[in-house]
Amino acid sequence: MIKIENLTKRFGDATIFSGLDLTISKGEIVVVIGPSGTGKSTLLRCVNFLETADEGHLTLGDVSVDSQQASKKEVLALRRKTGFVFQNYALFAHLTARQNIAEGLITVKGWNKEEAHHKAQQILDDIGLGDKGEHYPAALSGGQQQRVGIGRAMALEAELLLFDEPTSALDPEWVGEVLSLMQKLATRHQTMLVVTHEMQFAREVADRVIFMADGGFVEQGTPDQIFGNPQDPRLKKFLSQVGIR
Ligand SMILES: Nc1ncnc2c1ncn2[C@@H]1O[C@H](COP(=O)(O)OP(=O)(O)OP(=O)(O)O)[C@@H](O)[C@H]1O
Repeated sequence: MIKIENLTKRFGDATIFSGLDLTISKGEIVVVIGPSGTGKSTLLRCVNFLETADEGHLTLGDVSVDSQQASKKEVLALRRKTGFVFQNYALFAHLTARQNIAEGLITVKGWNKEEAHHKAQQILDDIGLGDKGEHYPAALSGGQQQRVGIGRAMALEAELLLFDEPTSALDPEWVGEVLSLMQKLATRHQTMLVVTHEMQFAREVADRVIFMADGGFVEQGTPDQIFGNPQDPRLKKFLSQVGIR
């Protein structure tokens, strides 16, 4: 179980969000939608301490930390339980696809190189890139690079996968393959917190959709509730802007 309590983040004088509470059950797929600049990416970044929240408490399994008081050891323990998939893939350009996936197992989990590469090859097979292990990122398409980015997060077998707009940097032709892989993870009951502008994904794959705006969670519910029967005028406006209602 993942529990986020009273999460608040400011940049200088600007409060990006405040008092966010979110509990995610094991295997649940939560998708956060909302207008640009409302702090969706910042929320994910605060959950695995790429940013430090100004207030808040995070519980992930047996790790429970205050944002402001977390020790380095606690932050590392929490990171081991969260895999992060970045918008721009964030692969190491000087490492092959297999090395990119193996790297986290070596540095985060302390595996030896042989074990890590064996596991990385299994992951490559699983994500349909079994023959691309020796390729450097520059020799892979955007969709393949992002699948490696997801494979890297999968390798850690984290309790929670965080996806920060995983398809927004992709050419449209590659979006489908990345969403299919995410869908596959969802069918395996991988717990996921996803920020995306892909409304179809939210509609078809999410267990719960959260609409974030004006520094808070304005409305949340099943995809049917959020897309079929929105209540808040800001959500209605947003849906019409993205062409849904
Ligand atoms: N490191 C930073 N320093 C100062 N301001 C920041 C920083 N990172 C983000 N912001 C600001 O915080 C706000 C929220 O940004 P964030 O990227 O989290 O929004 P978002 O909802 O994910 O937007 P989008 O959908 O466009 O990606 C924005 O106004 C952004 O400019």
